[in-house]
Formats: sequence, C-alpha cells, structure tokens
Amino acid sequence: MDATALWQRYQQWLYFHEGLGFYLDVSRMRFDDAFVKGLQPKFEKAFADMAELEKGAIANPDENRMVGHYWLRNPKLAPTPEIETEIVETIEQIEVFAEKIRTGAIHPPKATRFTDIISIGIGGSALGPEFVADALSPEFPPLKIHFIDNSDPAGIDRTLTHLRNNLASTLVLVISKSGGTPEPRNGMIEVKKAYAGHNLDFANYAIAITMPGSKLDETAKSENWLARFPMFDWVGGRTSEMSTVGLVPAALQGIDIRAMLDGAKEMDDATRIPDIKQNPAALLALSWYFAGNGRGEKDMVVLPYKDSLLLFSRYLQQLVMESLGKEKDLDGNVVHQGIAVYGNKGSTDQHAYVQQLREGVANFFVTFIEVLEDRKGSSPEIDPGITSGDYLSGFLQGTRQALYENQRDSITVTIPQVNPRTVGALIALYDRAVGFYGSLVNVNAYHQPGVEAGKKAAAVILDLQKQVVEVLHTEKTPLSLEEVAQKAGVSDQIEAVYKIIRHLHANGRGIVLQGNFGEPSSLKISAQ
Ligand SMILES: O=P(O)(O)OC[C@H]1O[C@](O)(CO)[C@@H](O)[C@@H]1O
Repeated sequence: MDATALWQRYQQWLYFHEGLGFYLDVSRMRFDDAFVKGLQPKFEKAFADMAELEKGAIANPDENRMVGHYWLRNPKLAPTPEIETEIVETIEQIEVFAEKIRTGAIHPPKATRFTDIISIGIGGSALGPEFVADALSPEFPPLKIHFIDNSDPAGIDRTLTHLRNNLASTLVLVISKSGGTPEPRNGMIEVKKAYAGHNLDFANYAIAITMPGSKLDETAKSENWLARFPMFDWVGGRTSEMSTVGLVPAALQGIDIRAMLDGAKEMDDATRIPDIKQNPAALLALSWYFAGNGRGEKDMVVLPYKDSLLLFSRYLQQLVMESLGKEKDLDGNVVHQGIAVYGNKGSTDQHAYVQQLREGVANFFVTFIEVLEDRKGSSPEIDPGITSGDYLSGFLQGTRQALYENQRDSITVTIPQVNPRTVGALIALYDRAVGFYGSLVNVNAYHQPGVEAGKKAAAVILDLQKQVVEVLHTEKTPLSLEEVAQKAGVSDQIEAVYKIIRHLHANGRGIVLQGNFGEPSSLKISAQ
C-alpha cells in the first residue's frame, strides 16, 4: 500500500475517545474487510457473552464463579444490592483509612507517621500494584512502597536491608486473594521475624488484603492486625487492580484512586458498545485474532515509549497469558490456546531486540504505546528546534514504519499523558480485550488450572526433602545418591534427591558431600 492509501486506511480505522483523549490505530494490521465480516458472528457471541458476564452469569464455569471486575468501577452494575453496597463501602473505607495513615492519625507505636510500605504478594497480588506504583506514584510519596513478590531469600533480605532503619515506621501489606499462596506466606513469616528481631509487634504494622475467612484473614483476625480489607471471591487475581488489592497500596501512596476508577469506568462504557469499529477492546481482540490466526501464532510485543509504563508489559503478560493460555476450550477440545506477551519499553528496546523484529523471524506483532505529553513543563532543545521528546516520538514513528515496510504488523495505542485516569483506562481496555478474545477462541479466560501442576509438584519436592533429611540423620555411614533414594522409598527419583541434597549442601544445612561434584553418582552423602 502506498502512503496515500495508508493514510486513508489510518483514517478509516482510527478510533478516538474524546473524554479520555485516547486513540487506537489498527491500520497497520493488514486485515481486510472480508476478514472483519467473517469474524462478525464470533463477535456477536463475544458481545453477548460479555453482557451476560456483567449481569452476573457464572462466567468461570470451572470454579463456579461470577466475574465481576467491571462492577468495581461501576458498582451500580453489580447484580445484587448487597454486592453494590459492599463495593461502595469498601472504597470509602480505603479512602478513610489511607487518609488517617497519611496524616498520622493512625501511626506506629514508636513513630509519629508511617513512612514506608512493604507490599507482600505475587502474581495478580503484585503485578498491578507494582505497575501502578511505577507509573503513578508521586516523586515524593507520603509512603514509599517496596515489594516482596517472591520466595527468594536474597530478595527478601535486599528489601529488609534497605528498610533496616525504618522498620519502626513501615507498614506491611500482605496481599493474597486465597490467603494460602506459599510465596506471600513465606514473605510474611520472614518479615514478621524481622520485626520481632527489632522488638516490634508485627500486628501493629500489618494489614491483610484477602478473602474473608481465608487462612491469612484468620491469622490477621486472631493476631489483631492493624487492618483487614476484603478481596471479593468474584474478582480474579489478574483483574484485581481496581479492588482492595490495587486500591489500598495506591491510596496509601497518595494516588488518586477515584480518578483511576473513573478512567476505567469510562473505558468500560466505551468497550461495552456492541460494534467492532466503535469499540477499542473489540478492535484489539480482532487484531490479535488476525495476527495469530486465532491460534496465538504470533507473539504480542508491547512497547510503551515512556519509562513510567515499563511494567505494563509485565502486567499484561499475566493478564493475557494466564487468561488465554489454555489446553482445552469450553467444549473440552484440546486447543493449546494463548498469546505470548513480552516487551519492556521504547526506545530502549530498539537497541536490544528490535533488530530481530525488523529482520528476523516474523513471529510477532507489536503494540506501541505512545504518550503525547513529553514531560510536565517545557523541554530544552537538544538540537536546534528539537527536544529529546521529539526524538522519542520520532523513534516510535520510525520503528513502526520500518517494521511495516518489512511486513511486520503493529497496533498503536495513544494516550495524552500518564495519569490515574489513563492508567485506569488502559487496564480496563485490556481486561475487556482479553475477555472478548477468550470468547472468540472459546476458552475460559477466568481460571488457571495449569498453575496448579507446578504448585503440586513443588509440594511433593518439599515432602521428599523431609524424607531425605530423615534418612541421612538415621544413617551412620555416608550413602550414595542411589542408596539415599532407595532408603527414602523413591528409587525412581534420584535426580530430585540429588538436587535437594546439592541445594542443602550449598546452603550449609548440615549435609556433607564427598566425591567428584561433576559426577553425581560418585558422591557420598552424610549428615553432620
Ligand atoms: O492472590 P493469591 O491468591 O495469593 O494468588 C496469587 C496468584 O496466584 C495465581 O493464582 C496463580 O499463579 C494467580 O492467578 C494469582 O494472581
């Protein structure tokens, strides 16, 4: 297509939302009208499915759950008055509590104000809060947030070491919908010990965000923690940024949560329109379907040209891949669906992997995210009449064009600036696009059965570790790996036994290894 035809196509497909100042350009996805027409029946179903979901249908049949994240930003849509009240009151509760913490009306026993937050959580209980903190937290927030989102002891140490002089004024958020996920539980126990080590009563600093009645909730209740906020059963982890999971940490940092909710609501209103061309989430889902033939054949590379949106691609990775990456469709057929997502930011990534995108294997499509406002205030000139923001904008246009010339498709999302409204709107846009795409390819986008396998296998390894240690403590003479496995009753699991022993040895856990470390079968193992 020549430049004139492309300009026509650009105008023909451009979506603009006036209230949000939001643009979506899908003109560089090379679908034609016949393709759009062919997908129309699937979209009719997707729009109908979405309407049912919003009315409270059991949209997650496997877990027998309603899917209600849209009600969080428009409580009037909730299917019962009880749910509506619950949402409204919880938001008010968050605002009142955050205000008291920020002003010092609620303060720690040994300080006049809380200064920091440690937020402990993983997956949907971390990625949204991390993204929003990075995107929206003020330069000098009333409380500075730090994250523990793993069971990595060195990572936990790093956070605690940074805060070693501030623990007495550090609030701890323990965020886990289920209240039983091992990683946040481990983090919580380690942080609790650190508080005890500083003679601080953890309960005065701790806040639980979890489903009422969960293990975490019970602990918080019985230990009389500073506060507890409910996470609702009908909100999935990866769509929970507008629930207590995201709103509590955001409000504590002084981020305008009402503006975030308003932006999301406005985008929800726009993405409820049952017309592909008038609906930006439908346009995204259509483009994804086109790119990967409805089978995820192409990866989604997300490139925000703005440092503060760096974590958006990481956030989307869970939202898209945990939602759409499914073995079976809703009829039980094996389909192995999904779309792989990766990306960091432009123009930085132009000096990393864009070489391959331009010339290498064509197994992707790009989503550029453009922010019109360069910075607050004016910019100095780098070259005559040219600012660094002009460069960034030029790099985006240039890369989009260079990719298109080589038959690499792209979508461009444009927002006026990064603020709570536009961030809320972006989150809502992708929530809905994923929901639509799930309907188009007929998968349950709201469960995550695949995650369980890894969790179960890890639990088996931890049980095996206990058996191995018991065997080694009972035996007086050094044993080979084979003998340890045999005595532990797991002769078929020598490799797992070896890895457990090697890890214990490396961490000074009372295991002695003799022999050639490059030849595991030569090793003799004993307990100290
Ligand atoms: O908030 P929870 O229950 O600790 O779960 C954390 C994450 O674990 C998962 O269940 C599986 O990875 C995610 O869906 C979820 O966001």
